[in-house]
Amino acid sequence: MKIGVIGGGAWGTALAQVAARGGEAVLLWAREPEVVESVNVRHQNDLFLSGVPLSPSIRATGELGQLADMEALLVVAPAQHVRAVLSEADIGAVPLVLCAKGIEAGTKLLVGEVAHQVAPHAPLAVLSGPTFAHEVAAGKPTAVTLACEDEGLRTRLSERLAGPAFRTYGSSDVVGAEIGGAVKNVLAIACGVVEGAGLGLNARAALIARGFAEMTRFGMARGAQAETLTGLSGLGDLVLTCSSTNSRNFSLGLGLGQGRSAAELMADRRTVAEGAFTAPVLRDAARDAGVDMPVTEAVNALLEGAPVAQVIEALLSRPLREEKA
Ligand SMILES: NC(=O)C1=CN([C@@H]2O[C@H](COP(=O)(O)OP(=O)(O)OC[C@H]3O[C@@H](n4cnc5c(N)ncnc54)[C@H](O)[C@@H]3O)[C@@H](O)[C@H]2O)C=CC1
Ligand SMILES: O=C(CO)COP(=O)(O)O
Repeated sequence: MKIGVIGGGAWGTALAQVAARGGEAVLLWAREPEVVESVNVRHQNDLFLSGVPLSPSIRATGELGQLADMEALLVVAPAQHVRAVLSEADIGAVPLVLCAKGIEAGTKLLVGEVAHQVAPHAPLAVLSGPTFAHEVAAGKPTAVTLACEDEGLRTRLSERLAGPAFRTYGSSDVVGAEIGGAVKNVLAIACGVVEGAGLGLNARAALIARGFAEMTRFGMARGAQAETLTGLSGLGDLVLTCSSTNSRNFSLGLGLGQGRSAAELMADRRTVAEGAFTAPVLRDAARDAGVDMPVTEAVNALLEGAPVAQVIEALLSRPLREEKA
């Protein structure tokens, strides 16, 4: 199966490395000419994944048209840009494996729903889970959810992408796999705030558990299966991203917790903290669906500039309630 990758950021590059195992040819589309040059000439991605030697069988291109004869495309542009990039490419009926984590601003659509609008004939799969790009590219053990309604395609994709240190777990729950990844980014910002404001490890654990209850409420309202949310793409990724400054979302929250403004923290950054874009649209989608998401509301307040102490006070003074989700 000839694999193309759309998006030459850290994750697209790491996934190209996964797909290139054993010397398989992989074509990587990158927006930045310097990434194309760096991958083709030095077999590295100096801009987004520095220090990782890449397989020479990865070839980069700046032309989407060159992806025309691929048999599957991994879509790894940031969520807010997937519509534009897919609209420019000629997708036809080529299977798309969606790897971005987010919800589209304005439309409130999941990435899979966006892809279906732009490329209605393309079969869709979602690859998501606890996956820091550097670790995957370095061949460290990683496990992901690979969700696709078509069992045959799911098996073919799994066989093509899985390897000794990259385990895929199949699922038919495409929506559930997407929701975990999108929501955890917002919750990771909250965990970073807890760290930055010095609120302690008890508070962080409580936030992960109550955040997971939020993810579950929202997921169930959108038709996700509970077992997907407790799996790699939900709870698994939530735990990873809420535990480490390697996460861009956690790091953004850390800065907010230290009293810095979102505008200052987001200025001039080349890498993407998806949670900052997902937070307002997730809040709006949750309100539309009548789903209570207090942590998501708090993250939005902080991104909009509310003082940390005030937001924490508001969260802690909510009426006491039963624990069930
Ligand atoms: N980095 C990671 O460890 C992981 C990232 N992801 C997800 O993968 C997606 C891509 O993230 P990364 O590869 O980490 O990105 P990155 O932060 O390494 O790089 C930014 C990416 O955004 C692209 N970009 C910026 N402006 C754009 C525009 N106007 N149109 C199209 N593309 C544009 C850049 O070309 C570049 O590929 C995100 O949804 C992220 O949540 C998922 C799992 C792991
Ligand atoms: O999605 C990720 C790990 O699974 C990467 O997290 P960040 O985008 O917060 O760095």
